[in-house]
Amino acid sequence: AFPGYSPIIGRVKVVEVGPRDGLQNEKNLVPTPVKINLINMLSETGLQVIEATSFVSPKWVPQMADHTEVLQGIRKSPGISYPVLTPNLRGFQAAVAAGAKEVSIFGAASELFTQKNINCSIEESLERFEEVMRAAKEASIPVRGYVSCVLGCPYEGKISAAKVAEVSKKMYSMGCYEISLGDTIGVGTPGSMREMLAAVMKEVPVGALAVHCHDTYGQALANILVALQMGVSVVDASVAGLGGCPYAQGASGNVATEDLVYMLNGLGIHTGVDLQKLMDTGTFICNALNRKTNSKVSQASCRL
Ligand SMILES: CC(C)(COP(=O)([O-])OP(=O)([O-])OC[C@H]1O[C@@H](n2cnc3c(N)ncnc32)[C@H](O)[C@@H]1OP(=O)([O-])[O-])[C@@H](O)C(=O)NCCC(=O)NCCSC(=O)C[C@@](C)(O)CC(=O)[O-]
Repeated sequence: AFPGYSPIIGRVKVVEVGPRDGLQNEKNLVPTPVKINLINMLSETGLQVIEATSFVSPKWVPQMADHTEVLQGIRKSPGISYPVLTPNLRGFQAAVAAGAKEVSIFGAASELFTQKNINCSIEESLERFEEVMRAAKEASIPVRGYVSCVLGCPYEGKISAAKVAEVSKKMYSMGCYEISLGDTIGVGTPGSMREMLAAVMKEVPVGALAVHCHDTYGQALANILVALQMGVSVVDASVAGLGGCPYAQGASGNVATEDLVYMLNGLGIHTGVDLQKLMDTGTFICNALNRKTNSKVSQASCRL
């Protein structure tokens, strides 16, 4: 155990967001069979949650236009959840029709980012989410809530921890079972992560919080370590460190799942994820996209 390690974290749940967050920003359309293969390979690694796709407007994010084919084409393994993003009721209904058993709504603590990302104000977004929550409750579908820009915004700069806490509280009170706090542009540091989490934890129980760290400034693992020390036990990550948000230009990918699992293994924290299988999956998708992995662990293991 490392200093400050909270005994409540014997196990960390890794939420793999590569097939969605990882691919949504790819310029060239990734063939649907590649996406399906990626998810099927991830399903063999021991991950419990694999975010599969988004039921967003294909005009806004063309890369996710094949959401139905992807969700229906994958092999759904028992015990694994395959949540999908749903920005509004229309997305929710399409997702359920395609067989989704879990969805995520996505808001932000920044007014301008919300406008650019989902074309409405924070207040309007919360009204849309209420509609989704009502429908989800009726259908007994669990809903995860994202709050973006928790440590900075590409349009507004610094975001106050109080605003993050306020939006998180509203989404949690609506019935989201978990709130994933997104450092969308990866500008946070262990200092700002600690301050933000302390504010949010006054409003949302730590057991219902996840962190979602992009690695633009190379701070993701350090920020995650702080979150673990504060009792967070759910961490989002993207295989090969793929990703970014189309409405947050310049933001690099999420923390690589391989690097996260390597760190957690080193801390003696159980994830149930097979690192070698994860690295093989990273190699598969990097070959398919014709790009180098962002995972330091994979890079190092290729050199050794
Ligand atoms: C939210 C909307 C739809 C509003 O978009 P809008 O243009 O305001 O919506 P609208 O209601 O005026 O409809 C416009 C058109 O979109 C259609 N439409 C409307 N809804 C849907 C739907 N669900 N699925 C498919 N089509 C839809 C609708 O039918 C209409 O079609 P038209 O009549 O023009 O042919 C749009 O802004 C959108 O799709 N945004 C998605 C943006 C996105 O996916 N961003 C990336 C994910 S967030 C992220 O990456 C951050 C995160 C989660 O990873 C955490 C972090 O890192 O911080």
